Amino acid sequence: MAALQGSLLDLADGIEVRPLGGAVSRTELTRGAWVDQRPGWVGGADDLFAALRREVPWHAERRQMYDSVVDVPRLLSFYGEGEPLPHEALEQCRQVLGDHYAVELGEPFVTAGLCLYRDGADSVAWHGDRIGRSRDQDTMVAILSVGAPRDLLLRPREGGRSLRFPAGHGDLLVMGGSCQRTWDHCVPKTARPAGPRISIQFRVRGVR
Ligand SMILES: O=C(O)CCC(=O)C(=O)O
Ligand SMILES: [Fe+2]
Repeated sequence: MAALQGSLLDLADGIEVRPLGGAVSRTELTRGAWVDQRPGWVGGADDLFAALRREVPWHAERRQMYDSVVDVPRLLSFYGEGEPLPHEALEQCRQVLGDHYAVELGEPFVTAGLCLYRDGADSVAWHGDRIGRSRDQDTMVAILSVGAPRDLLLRPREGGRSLRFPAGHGDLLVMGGSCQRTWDHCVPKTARPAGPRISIQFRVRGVR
């Protein structure tokens, strides 16, 4: 009951998960990859940002880089299948995404990876989410951004120019089709003063 009470209070914060429906616009990329955008998907996102920043068990990760171990330049937290998400609004987001993409995706979004970019020096390098089935199958990765606006860049793996997709406060970006196999994405560092940004990535089972 305590958990339910908590979630009801959270919903009273003024956070609003708006419908997707006709508000989503798709950009077709090459090789059957695409990106959907729904700016302003979540209203009252200040409160969501504040709650996530405060309540998520953020941790740093270290990674082997050639012959040294370096800090990953962002903080992380991962919610696996069946684990309650850290905010009721995120459960709603996952539900709305699941309903909107049910036919095209054929399975629900189940996991949520959260990243906290503390400032413009935090980033994620070029990569595809290719751990698991996404290595050879089409899938979707749906990203909600809250906090400072940053850009998500995509570029074809076979070479070519990168495309810039703004990821603003409350915005939804969905990478779909062959995107994880045939394109890479990154969030570059920025020299412009940038406040903190939280990214929530919803994925299907067995994709990271
Ligand atoms: O910050 C983002 O929106 C992208 C994060 C990302 O690509 C990842 O964690 O795989
Ligand atoms: Fe990624």
